[in-house]
Amino acid sequence: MSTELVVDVKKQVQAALEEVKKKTIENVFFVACGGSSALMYPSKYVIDREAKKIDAHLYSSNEFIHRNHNKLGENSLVILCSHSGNTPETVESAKFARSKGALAVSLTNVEGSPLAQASDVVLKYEWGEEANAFTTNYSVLYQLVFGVLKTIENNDKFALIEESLENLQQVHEKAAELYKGNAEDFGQMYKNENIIYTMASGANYGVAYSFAICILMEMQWIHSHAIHAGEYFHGPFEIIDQETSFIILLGLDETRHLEERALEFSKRYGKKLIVLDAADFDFTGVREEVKGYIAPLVLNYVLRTYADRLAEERNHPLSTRRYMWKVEY
Ligand SMILES: O=P(O)(O)OC[C@H]1O[C@](O)(CO)[C@@H](O)[C@@H]1O
Repeated sequence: MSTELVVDVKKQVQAALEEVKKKTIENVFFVACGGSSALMYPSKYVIDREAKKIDAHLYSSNEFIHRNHNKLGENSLVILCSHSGNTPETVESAKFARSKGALAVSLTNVEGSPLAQASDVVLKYEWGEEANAFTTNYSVLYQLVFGVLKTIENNDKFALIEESLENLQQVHEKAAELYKGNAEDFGQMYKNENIIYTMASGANYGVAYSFAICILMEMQWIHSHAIHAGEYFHGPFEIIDQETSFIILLGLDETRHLEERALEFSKRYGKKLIVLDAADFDFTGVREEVKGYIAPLVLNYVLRTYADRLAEERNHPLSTRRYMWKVEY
């Protein structure tokens, strides 16, 4: 891993934390759209589990502006993300947050982008096959969030998460290798499927959400819906039969029981079940105390290989769009 980039990421995070120190932060708002929003779900889970005082909210950018949360103000930290730095709703959200006196910290892959310009602090993350996991979006966001918890509440997990994230790349690669055959089977067996649901809970729900809305619907034009494993029994389970496909994620956090319960029921009545279980992965280098938080990152990485195999088999590149970047919306 390039030491330069690691140092750079750490410096950027510290610079953001310096700004946080200058304020009295009482709440954190996570604001983004699509995949950049899904990225933030595990971080909200972290704050819900770890924070004693501050609370966390998560909104799609336009809703953030229009809802105009009563608690948004000078004591708010608004964390935004846009990969391109160009999504208008997210850029407007940064401006809106600052107009309310909040501190706007943005993550983006594009330096100097409109989002970067509209924010108080910018964290640039790396992206793509060459990038080490430590320098990518999920990792940078976790460093920021655990850093905020340490700064404001003296939470003691920052060093644990930092060390674990430094070892994340090897965990990713081993997990993808372990599930390589499954990813290939998925591509071949499900290439003609019209509907694929996804399901998870807790820290992993965002991964299921992102696979449903970004990979299946946006990038493959396959019908989907992300179902919360707890909600499964309150409507969606009526749909399960031998013909209906479900991707079911099993993480390692406190809500795993919900995912196991949903899987158990699905096995009784369904057949087309694609299960990714973080308990199968080798987490060497990841500290026990934060494994549940790291699991969604690894599940997300492995699922991306499933997306690649599916796109290949269907001859439908993940970059294909009908409307985005082509027409006004
Ligand atoms: O992260 P950005 O650049 O704001 O882009 C958001 C767009 O990218 C995606 O996350 C993935 O293509 C879309 O869901 C969304 O419209």
